[in-house]
Amino acid sequence: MIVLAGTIGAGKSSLAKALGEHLHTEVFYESVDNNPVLDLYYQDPQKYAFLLQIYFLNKRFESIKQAYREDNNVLDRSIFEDELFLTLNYKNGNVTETELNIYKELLNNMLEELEGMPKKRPDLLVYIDVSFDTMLSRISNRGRSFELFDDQPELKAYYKQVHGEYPSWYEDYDVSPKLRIDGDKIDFVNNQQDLAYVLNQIDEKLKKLDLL
Ligand SMILES: Nc1ncnc2c1ncn2[C@@H]1O[C@H](COP(=O)(O)OP(=O)(O)OP(=O)(O)O)[C@@H](O)[C@H]1O
Ligand SMILES: Nc1nc(=O)c2ncn([C@H]3C[C@H](O)[C@@H](CO)O3)c2[nH]1
Repeated sequence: MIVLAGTIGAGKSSLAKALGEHLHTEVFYESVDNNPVLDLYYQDPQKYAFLLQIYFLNKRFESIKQAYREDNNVLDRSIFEDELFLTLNYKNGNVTETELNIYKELLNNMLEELEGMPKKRPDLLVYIDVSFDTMLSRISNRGRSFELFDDQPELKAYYKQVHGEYPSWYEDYDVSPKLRIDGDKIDFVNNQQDLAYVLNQIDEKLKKLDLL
C-alpha cells in the first residue's frame, strides 16, 4: 500500500493515477466531487469544519478497509494528514476544544482498529513537496470554484497556513518508510521523462524495501 501526501494541489491525485497505471493497482481517490460538505466548508469554515473532518475521516477509513482487501493499491492522501487540518481549524477557532478532543479520540479508536488489520500501516508514503507559489498556481489552474482565492485574502492566508504545516508534519511522520518528491522541479503531469524519473525513484525505493 502506497499513500500520497502533500499540501492542497501538490499533485497527489495526478501521481496516484500514474502510479496506479504503472503498478497495475487500484487507486482510492479522495472524495471531492461527491463530497457534500467541502464547498460548504469553504463558504463557512466555522460552521462546517468539524463536519468536514468527520466526513473525511469516515471516507478515508472506508477506503483503507477496502484497500486492505486487495494486495496492492494506492491511496490519495493519508489518514495521518487529517489531524494537520483539524489542528489548524482548532487554532483558527473553527473547531472547539470539545470537538478537537472528540475527534482525536475517534481517530485514535480508528487507528487502533487498523492495528488489528492484516497490514497495520502503509508500505510507503510518497510526499510531494511544492512551494507556496506552485501550490497557488496549481489551485488556480485546476479551477475548482470553491477553492479559488482571487479577492479572498483569508482563503489565501489559510492556504499559506496549510502549506506551512507540511514540512514539520513530514519530518515528524514515522509510521512507515517515506520518500520526498520535488513537485516544483518535476513536472510528472506534462513531461513523460519527468514522470518516468519519479516512477523510477518510487520503484527503486520499493526494491530497497523488498516490495518489488
Ligand atoms: N508536477 C506537476 N507539474 C505540473 N502540474 C501539476 C503537477 N502536479 C499536479 N499538477 C496540476 O496541478 C493541479 C492539482 O493537481 P492534483 O489535483 O493532482 O493535486 P492534489 O494534490 O491531488 O490536490 P488536492 O489536495 O486538492 O486533492 C492539477 O491541475 C494538475 O494537473
Ligand atoms: N479542512 C479540511 N480537512 C481535511 O481533512 C481535508 N482533506 C482534504 N481537504 C480539502 C483540501 C482540498 O480543498 C480538497 C481536496 O483535497 O479537500 C481537507 N480540508
